[in-house]
Amino acid sequence: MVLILMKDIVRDGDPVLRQEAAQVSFPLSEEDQKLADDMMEYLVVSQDPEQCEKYGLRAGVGLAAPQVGVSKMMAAVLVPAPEDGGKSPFTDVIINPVIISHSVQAGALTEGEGCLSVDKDVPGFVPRHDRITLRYQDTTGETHKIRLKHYPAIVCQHEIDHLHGVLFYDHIDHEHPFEVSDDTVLFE
Ligand SMILES: O=CN(O)CCNC(=O)c1cccc(Cl)c1Cl
Ligand code: NI
Repeated sequence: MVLILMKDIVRDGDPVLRQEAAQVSFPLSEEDQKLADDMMEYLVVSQDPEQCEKYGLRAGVGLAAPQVGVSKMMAAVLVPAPEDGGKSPFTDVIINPVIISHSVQAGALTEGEGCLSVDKDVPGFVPRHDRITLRYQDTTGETHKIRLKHYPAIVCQHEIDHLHGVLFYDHIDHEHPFEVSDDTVLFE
């Protein structure tokens, strides 16, 4: 049962989306554990076309706590498995995430990005690091250090941006929205 609905999503203009979120302490409070579960549940439900329609959701591959009005360093990520089967490239709730290193090479999605907190479409490439080394804690408090590339790396950067008050369109060059440096990896 999805507990976060579109009415609960904070929209651009609300200051909470432009704040630096607070570090999360462990062990998680019951409230923080429930928030983590509810954010992941939103992603699962939103990626099921029937349930998505039933609850009037916008599909998402990530959701950050500030988007539901909670200024804490926590985000759920559920990168869908490729159509040709296989498992999700990355699924976890990332807490107190830090990008500890990254490629010089940039990457961007050819279709641009969208955000539940931004109601209007903002066309343009969103240049990000194509590959990152991410350190984060999961809901048990265990620390992970993982390397991500391409789509999972892009999604995590979109979510980590939310924790620092950054929205995807901040990265779009509005004079030349579809120009990126020639060594930028563009991908579906
Ligand atoms: O912060 C999370 N959202 O706003 C959920 C809705 N947006 C997406 O799922 C989404 C769509 C396209 C590219 C990226 Cl990177 C992302 Cl994240
Ligand atoms: Ni977003």
